[in-house]
Amino acid sequence: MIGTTLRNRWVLEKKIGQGAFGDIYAARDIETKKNVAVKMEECTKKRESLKLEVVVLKSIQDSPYAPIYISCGRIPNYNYVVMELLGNNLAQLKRKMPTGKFSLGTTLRLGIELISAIEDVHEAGFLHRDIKPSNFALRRTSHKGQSFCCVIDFGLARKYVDSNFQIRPARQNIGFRGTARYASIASHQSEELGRKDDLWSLYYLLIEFLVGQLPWRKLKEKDEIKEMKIKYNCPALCQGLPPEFVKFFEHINSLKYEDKPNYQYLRNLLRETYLRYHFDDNYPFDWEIPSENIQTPILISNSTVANTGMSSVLPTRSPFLAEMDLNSPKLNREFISTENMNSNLFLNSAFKPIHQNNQNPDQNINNPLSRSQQKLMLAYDPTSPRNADLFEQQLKRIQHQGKSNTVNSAEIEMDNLQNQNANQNANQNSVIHFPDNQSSHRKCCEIM
Ligand SMILES: Nc1ncnc2c1ncn2[C@@H]1O[C@H](COP(=O)(O)OP(=O)(O)OP(=O)(O)O)[C@@H](O)[C@H]1O
Repeated sequence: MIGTTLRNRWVLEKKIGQGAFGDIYAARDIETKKNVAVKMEECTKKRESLKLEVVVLKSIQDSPYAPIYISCGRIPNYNYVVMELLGNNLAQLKRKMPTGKFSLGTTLRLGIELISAIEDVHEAGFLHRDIKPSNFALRRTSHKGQSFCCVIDFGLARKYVDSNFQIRPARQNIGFRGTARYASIASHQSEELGRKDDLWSLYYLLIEFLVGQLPWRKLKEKDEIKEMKIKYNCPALCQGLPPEFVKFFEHINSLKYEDKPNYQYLRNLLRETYLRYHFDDNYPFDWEIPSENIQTPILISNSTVANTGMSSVLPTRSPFLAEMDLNSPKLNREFISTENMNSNLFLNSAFKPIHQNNQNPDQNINNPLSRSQQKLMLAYDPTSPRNADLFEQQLKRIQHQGKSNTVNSAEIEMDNLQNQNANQNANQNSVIHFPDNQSSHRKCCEIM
């Protein structure tokens, strides 16, 4: 297909995606000289889903979350639709993360957007029925009024309202619809899917973003996946996550086929969590962090501690404190990550120490730290992976702000910590106790 010109206008240049129902190409619009995406579908396929896709795509064009529809047509054996060319999908972005997951801040920001995207599809009278990370893609450039990401792939969509916008009656035994990993339990049970079921898929997606994987990731059989979903739904699936995830679960679990979800309530839950952790609107997405600042994780176990330059490790009940000599060649100076699930010791961070040089920011990275600055202290409560995430967020904030060369509140908070806790206690080589509340967990790292 590469090289084919559609309607003397769109030249297929490169295959960029493949799905069950068709291939997606990057193409050149000869008329506008712009790049576009073309989704092709063989007409011989039993199911011609592209026509449905076009209908849905056209009907959500008012939404900021819709890829721009350009045209559609037919050539011998193929139907095609031409639309805005998007960037990476969220599954690709997640795979690129060194930790294989997104941070809490990124997950929450995404979640708020994705709820709105799903709501817009529902408002147009359609269910998506295949909500999953690869069905959301980032815009390459977003203009005013557009969102940064789009919902795609309406091949399994269904109109759930009639011409009077009344909910169509539920059918019996309609069979499985969707993708097994993200499908709702109702879909596994062959029930008619409603608006709630797209949000069930979103719930699984968000947990996967945050934790890295879902418990049923390795299972192939749909029935086994269903059993595991029933077993793990909540609270097991939400363990260690902010309590709002339980509330999210409770809301979608209370909905029946015909019920309209309270999208605003769900957005508020995520927003409240976002604010509670003091993330602000300028907080970078994980993929916006300069890649040179994110290194491949190294596993530091207790046995390697001794020769990696961790000069003292004080495994305490809670928190964990480690002091590391940044000069150690084995420590890689730029990245420290410990993930010791067995002992529940979980320190996970990606950062480059920043020696702020406000006069000449370019020297920030290379400027050698003085001996007294070569100690780095990290501490947080290891009993909760959530704290590890928060910790990671803080360090990322430092990276980001160091890069943009602004005074940052994280450093001020760290100074506070230094005054309050770390100096007194760490220097005496004793255990640091943080009161068990969120704000103290946020103030738990220090760079000297
Ligand atoms: N407009 C677009 N711009 C850039 N990439 C796109 C676009 N549309 C789709 N893609 C890429 O192609 C992949 C497959 O597209 P899509 O999901 O629409 O196809 P599908 O045949 O319905 O797939 P599936 O079998 O996963 O349901 C997407 O995950 C995305 O990465």
